[in-house]
Amino acid sequence: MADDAAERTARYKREAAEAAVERFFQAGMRVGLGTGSTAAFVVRALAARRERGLLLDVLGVPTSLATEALARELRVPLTTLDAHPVLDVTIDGADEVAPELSVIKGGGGALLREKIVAQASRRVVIVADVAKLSPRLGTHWPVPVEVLPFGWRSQQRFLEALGARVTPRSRADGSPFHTDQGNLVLDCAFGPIDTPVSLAARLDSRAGVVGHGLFLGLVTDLVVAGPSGVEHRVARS
Ligand SMILES: O=C(CO)[C@H](O)[C@H](O)COP(=O)(O)O
Repeated sequence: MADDAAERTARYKREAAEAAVERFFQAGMRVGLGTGSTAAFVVRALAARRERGLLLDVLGVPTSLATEALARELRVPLTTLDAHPVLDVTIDGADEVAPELSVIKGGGGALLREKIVAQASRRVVIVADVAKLSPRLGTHWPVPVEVLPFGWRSQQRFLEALGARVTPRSRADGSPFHTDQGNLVLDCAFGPIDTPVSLAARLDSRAGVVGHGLFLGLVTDLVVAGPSGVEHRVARS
């Protein structure tokens, strides 16, 4: 039963990813490649197109070391933001998607590079299975906050004072999780967030906080898959 649900979720993720690659990746583009299981389907779909002789001149900027490794394994050509500071489009996953297409990201710990790449992109497409949809950010998912190891307990107190239940992220073996930059992640359960813009501003202004998973006003498109098929939604500008 649980396996069935997991298989269904994986199928929706794949369907959303494949539909987005077909719709948004075009010849000659410089594209951001997201992180996570849904974004991995994007890299696989791009590799599959290349095997058919399509999108051969598309160059990707990976948002994590894991995505870089997958792209290299599948022979997807990569570039850097330094070589291409403006990207045509990024396709990435998300943990929670609110109706106005604000999202929480960072379940895979790549939130900082994901935001840097998203902010460098003309178009930001989120691919998701239907279970990621939420009435309000924070309802189902904590906000990951990336902090410097230096003084991190002060950041924990700051985040608790903002109303969060804070869980330092750890690996399966119990050791602390470190991001690709060597930082820590504090998962901050706020519950449904009434004012995400002001919360993001508080987080942005705190020294020692180097990133957070609130992506507000960044996403242009959502491709979501579920039992009734694949749907494309556009953010209101
Ligand atoms: O933000 C992310 C990684 O930092 C992922 O996109 C997010 O966690 C969704 O992951 P998945 O596609 O595996 O459900």
